[in-house]
Amino acid sequence: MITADHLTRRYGDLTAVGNVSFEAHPGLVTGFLGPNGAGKSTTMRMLCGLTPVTSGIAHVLGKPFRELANPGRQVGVLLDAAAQHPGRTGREALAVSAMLMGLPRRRVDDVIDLVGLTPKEANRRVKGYSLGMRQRLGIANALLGEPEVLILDEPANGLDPAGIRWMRDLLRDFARSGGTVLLSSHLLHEVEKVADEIVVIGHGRIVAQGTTRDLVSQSGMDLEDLFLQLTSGVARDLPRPAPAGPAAAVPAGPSSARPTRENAR
Ligand SMILES: Nc1ncnc2c1ncn2[C@@H]1O[C@H](COP(=O)(O)OP(=O)(O)OP(=O)(O)O)[C@@H](O)[C@H]1O
Repeated sequence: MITADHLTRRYGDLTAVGNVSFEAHPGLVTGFLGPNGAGKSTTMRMLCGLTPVTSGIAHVLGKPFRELANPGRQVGVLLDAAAQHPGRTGREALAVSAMLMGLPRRRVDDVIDLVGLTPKEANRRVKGYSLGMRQRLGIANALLGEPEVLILDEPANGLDPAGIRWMRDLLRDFARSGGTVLLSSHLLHEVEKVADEIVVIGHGRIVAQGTTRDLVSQSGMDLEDLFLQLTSGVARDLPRPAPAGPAAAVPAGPSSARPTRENAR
């Protein structure tokens, strides 16, 4: 379970994230959608305790991330696949993480196999990896500690179609076995295929949330049209879906969808 409770992050006059509240539940994949600069990464970094909040509270498994006893064993995080030690091999990077988490070395081989890196690729230095290989390594690192929760920022970036399908199956299986997945993306069709629930952020504010099915059926639009309307700040006549499921489908109300002076950039 992940809870964002009125999260706000300001940088000077800029409200990167304003009053953002949502939940991601066990057994579900929650897609976190928004255009460039909407505040997805900042929100995810606040959830993981990497960016201090200006106000609000973020809980993962009922606690602030930094208070988790062994975070790597509880929460798998992939925030920036490009930011991995270039001089280590993939296998070495995973071995260091495994050691820090107190995991047996064989778990490294397990996750290398799981994410589809060949032994030869795993023994190459990360600086020679493609973005897709870095994503697979990042996912391997996130899965290493057999966590209950996954927080993944744009994990499908750089993956080829087979890789995207692999990722979708992996996330679905993870959720089906009771895990919680929060997945940010701007690959709308991909999110529509994998996410049970969707939270849409625009200009640092939540502009819609609910089950994927309800958001699409109640708006009468496909996800792409809905997304563009919500995040362009011109959503005026959208229906207000009734609460459904654990995360109520909220308005994406006209005023919340419009940039305010506080959050306009
Ligand atoms: N450290 C920082 N200092 C100042 N502004 C920042 C900082 N980090 C993020 N921002 C600003 O906050 C806003 C939200 O950025 P964020 O990276 O969270 O968006 P995003 O939705 O993840 O975008 P993208 O899809 O392009 O990665 C942007 O305007 C960004 O420039």
